[in-house]
Amino acid sequence: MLPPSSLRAAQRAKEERYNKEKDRKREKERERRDDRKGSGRDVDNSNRHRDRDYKASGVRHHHHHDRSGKDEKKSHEHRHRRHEGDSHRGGKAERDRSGERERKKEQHRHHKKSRTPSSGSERSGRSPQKKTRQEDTKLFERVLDPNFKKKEDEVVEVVDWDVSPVEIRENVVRVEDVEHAEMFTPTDDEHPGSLKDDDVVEVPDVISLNDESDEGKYLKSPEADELEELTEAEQRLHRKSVEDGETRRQKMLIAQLPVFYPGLMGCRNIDEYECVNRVDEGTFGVVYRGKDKRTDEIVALKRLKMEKEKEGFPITALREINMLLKAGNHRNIVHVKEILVGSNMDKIYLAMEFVEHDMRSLLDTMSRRNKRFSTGEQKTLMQQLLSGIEHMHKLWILHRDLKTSNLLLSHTGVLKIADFGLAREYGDPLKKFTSVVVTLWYRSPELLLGTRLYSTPVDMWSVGCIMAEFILLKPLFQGAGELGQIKKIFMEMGTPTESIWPGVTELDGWKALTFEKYPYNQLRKKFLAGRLLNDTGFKLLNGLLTLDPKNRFTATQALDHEWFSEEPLPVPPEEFPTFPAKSEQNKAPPPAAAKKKQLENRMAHVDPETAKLLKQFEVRPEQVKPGGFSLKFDPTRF
Ligand SMILES: Nc1ncnc2c1ncn2[C@@H]1O[C@H](COP(=O)(O)OP(=O)(O)OP(=O)(O)O)[C@@H](O)[C@H]1O
Repeated sequence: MLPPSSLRAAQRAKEERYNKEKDRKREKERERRDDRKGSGRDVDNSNRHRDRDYKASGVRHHHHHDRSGKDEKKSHEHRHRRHEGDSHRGGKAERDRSGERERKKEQHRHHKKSRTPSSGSERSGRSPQKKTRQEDTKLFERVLDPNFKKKEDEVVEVVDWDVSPVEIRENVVRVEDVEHAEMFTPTDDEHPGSLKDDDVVEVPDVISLNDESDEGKYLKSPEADELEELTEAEQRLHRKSVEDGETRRQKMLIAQLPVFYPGLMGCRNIDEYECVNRVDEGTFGVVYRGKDKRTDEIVALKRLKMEKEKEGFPITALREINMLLKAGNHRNIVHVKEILVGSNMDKIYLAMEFVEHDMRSLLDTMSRRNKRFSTGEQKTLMQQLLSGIEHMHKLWILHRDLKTSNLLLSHTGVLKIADFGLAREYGDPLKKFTSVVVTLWYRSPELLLGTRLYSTPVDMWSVGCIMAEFILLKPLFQGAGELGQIKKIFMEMGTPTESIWPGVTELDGWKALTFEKYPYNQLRKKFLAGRLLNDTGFKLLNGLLTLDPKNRFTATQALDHEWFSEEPLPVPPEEFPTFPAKSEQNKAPPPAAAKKKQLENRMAHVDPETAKLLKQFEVRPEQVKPGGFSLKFDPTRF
């Protein structure tokens, strides 16, 4: 081991070599700049800044070669990117730590009122924070200033040279922007809670470049030599005022941003919501009632099931989001407010407008209390349902899971179609889809007979079933299993023939089975021989429950039906009675034993044939619902 004196000598020699190398590089740099074409006062000026920065940060100039302006810009960008990359690779953590140490030292020195000259490492220690500030500022500039692109280039230049906050402020922050920002000032009504007393900031006076007050003195951008002439304390004050001004300005900009800027901020985190209670759990997700912590707005939060998330984002979730976003801009379709990610980024939530009732629960309650919707109310419900469906079909969207538990009713009598978990876009010509869609009791005969080329009539059949349910308060065709279901339909509506439904004999299901010949249409009996539904209403119901899909009513035809224009007329939604909403009460998940029992009950509905089908389609028992089953797609199969 070398004696300490030799170690010190070696260290000194190393430092000298380092200093010489530094001088040599600085000299080379100066020569290069002198050689530079068109070098004038401005260039000298900027060189002076750069020299100073070099002194301060001791980094990066040695990468700089003589280039044309274009190449040089590329080189700037390249270095800028590389620098960012470094910070991601662990350099940042190190710099943060050194920055923290330096800040502590600085606080200590400040306390003792010492006049020690500022060190380069102090600046480089603050650099990551400074960059974050610049990036934030860029973000806000992008929001507030349509000419941002031009300024962005300036910012990149500045970042690259790691200059003092004074210059950064000059390039990034402009007083005019404050005026620009005012255009976004929300009123208290628009964003209750977004502007809190603590956040009220007064900015323009403080950051005015023309401010001649003592504080303003430190906000101006002194020349490099002027800055060097300032005492350490003055320099510190100068930096602090600039930073404070910047912080206040940032706060003001944040306060003036609209609550949510989806395009800029991406998905918010579920932590932004408080869970009020659990509403329900379906096949495709759990639904909670949540409160936006910023605005206190109540929403429905549906956590999408992410069973196959290891293989990427599940296609079922993607479809649901996609279809809802496409169709959701209609009064009778539930509106998706935003998409949220879970705390660990492993869950996806849909934040939707909260609608107080689901129709299935409501009909159950009414049935228990011996209540019914009046004919006028039935018409209003049907009009709203048809109007939402007409909108969807015009957008080439098939819902494929219409049923009363997927229809919501607001306190103000507005019906909303929900649950787009099975929705698909269809086209012309039709593509083949799976026939195993739509919860069994609402599934159309063509699907039950195995057609794979289907379209909007599958939804219209479900609408027919729903219309009957609005009147009867219970599902119309409650078959057990697919075979049981189709038999039930034929029993009520009559067994079709080629003349009633051309092409029926070509369907796989028809070929495979033999059906008893039931006489035509026994449906009327179910409606107490017309006491619950008059002839006109019956014509509409028959139009919707037409066996041949080609002859089934479309949503537009149904909306034009005379049932809606004859007395009693549809009642305005706001005149609907109000009901206590089940969804506002906490619905705990069923305990394990109860759940098992529930599953057993469900399986009891399933005949051997259906059980075989379930196996074939890889359906788990818990996906079997009362009233048949609804299937979760296996995206690899369809
Ligand atoms: N926007 C909403 N507001 C209030 N409650 C809602 C909302 N959306 C859904 N719900 C409640 O959650 C239940 C399940 O929601 P949804 O149908 O979307 O889930 P799902 O998993 O697709 O169910 P399933 O496939 O079994 O029909 C609904 O029946 C309703 O009670």
